[in-house]
Amino acid sequence: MLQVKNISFSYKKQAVLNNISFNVKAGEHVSIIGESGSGKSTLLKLLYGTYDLHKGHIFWNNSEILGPKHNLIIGPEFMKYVAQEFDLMPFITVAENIGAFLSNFYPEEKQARINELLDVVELKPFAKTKVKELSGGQKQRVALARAIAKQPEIILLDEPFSHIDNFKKQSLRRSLFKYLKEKNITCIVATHDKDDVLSYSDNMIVLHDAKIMANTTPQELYNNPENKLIASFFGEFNEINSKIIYANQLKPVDRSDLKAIVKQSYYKGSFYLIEADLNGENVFFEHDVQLKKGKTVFLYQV
Ligand SMILES: Nc1ncnc2c1ncn2[C@@H]1O[C@H](COP(=O)(O)OP(=O)(O)OP(=O)(O)O)[C@@H](O)[C@H]1O
Repeated sequence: MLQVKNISFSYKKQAVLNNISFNVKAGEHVSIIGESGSGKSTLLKLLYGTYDLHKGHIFWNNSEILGPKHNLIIGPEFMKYVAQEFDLMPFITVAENIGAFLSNFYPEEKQARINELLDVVELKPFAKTKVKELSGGQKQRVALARAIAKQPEIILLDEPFSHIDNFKKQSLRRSLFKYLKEKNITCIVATHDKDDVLSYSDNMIVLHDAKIMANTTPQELYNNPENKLIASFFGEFNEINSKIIYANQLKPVDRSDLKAIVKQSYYKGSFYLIEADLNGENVFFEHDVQLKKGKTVFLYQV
């Protein structure tokens, strides 16, 4: 189990994290979300022992994770961290990068393991390509494969799919998170993307104002968003009579107390997002067809 106990940290005067505590059980997947600058990357770096804590303690089972004052080499053996800037060896191949830290003692096993990892990150066709010739997204996939190569007990991922295109992202996400769950690898992901969270995380931690604003399941946070910051992570929403209502929960009906005038329709593939004026405020709802500007609609929360 990972135990984070009352940790505080700042780069300068202002606290980035102030007295934060949480636990993650072995094999659990946790997402860290929050606005840009809320301290997600800093938290991952502290979990990895990159900096010395100003206050508090971090434990993985019985080992305390300590910063550079106490360790010559940053990062414990049982933990891997994939940063936003991945640090690969450009002049050797993808397969060599992935296998760089694997033992050469059993060459056949090593090759089989490299092949398995190439499958997880869908890079088989690039096995023999030099890393310097890869795109940003391909490099990110090599970094992910290298991080899981020696099967860590816990992995920290900072925006793991940020460089990966939409064609690949969905299948890579499924493949990587499935692999980590199967191997019971604890996973902590800092992300801006709800698709990294909803289907894969056991818990979500929301960072705000140097504190943990929420720490619960994605279902609980989605169904009962306590505030606008949390709702905005999941998509377009409205605040009507002090209640948060997602755009997909609002439908036009024949008559209701919520009379709005259509301003704009945005094509979203399987639906249109309609922007309308409700008593001088913008309101958003989803609809299956485009609506004309100026049309009167009556809205109802489903
Ligand atoms: N090396 C550093 N030196 C000084 N300040 C830093 C350093 N790294 C981050 N900060 C500051 O600490 C705060 C938290 O940054 P951090 O990168 O942890 O946020 P984040 O939530 O990961 O942001 P993003 O979502 O944009 O990646 C920010 O105000 C940032 O400017």
